[in-house]
Amino acid sequence: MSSLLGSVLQRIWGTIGWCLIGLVVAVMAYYYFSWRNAFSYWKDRHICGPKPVPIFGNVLTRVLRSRPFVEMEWYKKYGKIYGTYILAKPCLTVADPELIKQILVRDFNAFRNRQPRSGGYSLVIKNMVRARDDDWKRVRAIASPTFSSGKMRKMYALIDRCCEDFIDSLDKDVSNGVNEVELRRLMGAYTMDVIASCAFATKTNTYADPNNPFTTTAFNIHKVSVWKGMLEMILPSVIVNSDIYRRIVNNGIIYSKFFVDFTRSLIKKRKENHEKHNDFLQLLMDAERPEGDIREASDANEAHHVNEDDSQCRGLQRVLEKKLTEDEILAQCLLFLTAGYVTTATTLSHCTYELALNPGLQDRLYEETKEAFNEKGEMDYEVLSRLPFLDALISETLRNSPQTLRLKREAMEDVMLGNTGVKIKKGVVVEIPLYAIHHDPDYYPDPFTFNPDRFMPENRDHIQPYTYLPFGSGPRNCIGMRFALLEAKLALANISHKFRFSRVANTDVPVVYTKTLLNVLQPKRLVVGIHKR
Ligand code: HEM
Repeated sequence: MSSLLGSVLQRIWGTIGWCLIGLVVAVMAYYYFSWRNAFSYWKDRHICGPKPVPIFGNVLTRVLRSRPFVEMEWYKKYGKIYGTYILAKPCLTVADPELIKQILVRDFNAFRNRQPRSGGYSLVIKNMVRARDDDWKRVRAIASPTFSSGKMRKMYALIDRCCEDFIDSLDKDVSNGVNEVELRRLMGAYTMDVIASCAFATKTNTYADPNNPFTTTAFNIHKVSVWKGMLEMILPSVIVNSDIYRRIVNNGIIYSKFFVDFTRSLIKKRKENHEKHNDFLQLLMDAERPEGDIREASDANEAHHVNEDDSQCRGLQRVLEKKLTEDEILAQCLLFLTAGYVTTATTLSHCTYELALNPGLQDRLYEETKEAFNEKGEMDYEVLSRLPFLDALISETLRNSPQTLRLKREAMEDVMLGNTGVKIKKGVVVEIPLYAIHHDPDYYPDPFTFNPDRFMPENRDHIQPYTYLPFGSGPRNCIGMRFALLEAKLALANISHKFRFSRVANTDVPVVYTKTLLNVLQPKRLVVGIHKR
């Protein structure tokens, strides 16, 4: 009897086992054939590009090899138009300046959104980088005056105070024998203090107090796990955006929540006590876009960094609703913290690294800024934003080491790409490989040599439009550009006034970059020597 039962169970198990194996094979075959079909997308359109691998497309290459190297290799091998795949999604790389103008400016409406992304804290879909269509238009139109040169002038004193604290702390350290610094940590402390003061009216003094909870939490937001990020790309958005997934995987969400709760309590306190502060949060709380032009005359000083002219503002016309919800305000404040801190810190670090390798450039900077400080050791906002060598130095840093490697847009309708005969179908993601463009010898002779003279006023006109894109271009360019430039210029002027930097045994030449899923240039470390002048 028991042996009969045993053989029946064995047979049932055998059948279930075979069914399971069959199911697995069928699923694999389904994915194999659907990927094979998906991966013939560019071949069918006679567009070349790197060979994709099942499941990942061309994503793995970007994670497993040094990103700047991959960017240059693809650009040299496949030219100015080539196709790649993000998982199975076709993605067109476009590097020709005229076509870039078409995508970012002329046909902006057809390319008004970035590619949709899943995952992260639920509020982030309301932030300006991720917002789409009319939601983006409204948020951007309301937030734009927050970053005008008039508002920057009002924030100048606040940033100057952070700079003073930073230089004082550094001065103490160098007097006590510190003679070597890791620049990203050093500059990160300054930019954290600036963004905390300007976005949240909160003084962190991060350099002197690195364990303050605001600072440690903000540092943690940026520690994104590559594998969690990859999972978010592969899994369907219904799973990734579910509360259960967020709770289990928690890719930095508790850290974002810390700032959201913090900002919510600030808003409550300000409303209850009728308090007013001079920070981004207040500007967003009060924001109502004034009628007419959203630009001011002195905004033109920095316009060359984004190929800007009046056409850029057209994308924001006819915005009727002029208020933000509380969730939208929270999402923008969190974004300013994340978008504004590492980007500027890394730019400052790359620039100081180049100064350490080029003592002659340090002398030129010192001579220029020396004249610009008044007898109290202060520098006026207008004077600072007009110093030609300082501007050229930062421009060359942003060319040579741009923070963002590629600009991204999603086609919202079918578009013919110039007269190339290439039709970009609705839903295809278009990428502009700005790192590679910035290192094309046709636009920048001897592109890997750091040479600020390329951007001096007498030479700047030789730069072909849409080949210098560190802040993007068009109506969706970097809204924080003027803020970032002000913060960086102020720090460089002050730091070069007091200190000299030099190459030491721990200085990596050339810079070693981390392998990352993120679309950014991330040096492993930037160590230089430091001495008082
Ligand atoms: C050196 C520092 C910075 C660099 C190199 C930089 C670079 C960029 C780039 C390349 C883009 C994409 C532009 C495009 O797609 O055309 C961008 C977008 C953006 N940046 Fe920055 N950024 C910097 C600093 C900042 C700061 C300080 C803030 C805010 C406080 C900020 C806020 C933003 C926002 C909100 C967007 C999205 C704009 C939109 O979609 O309308 N950035 N940035």
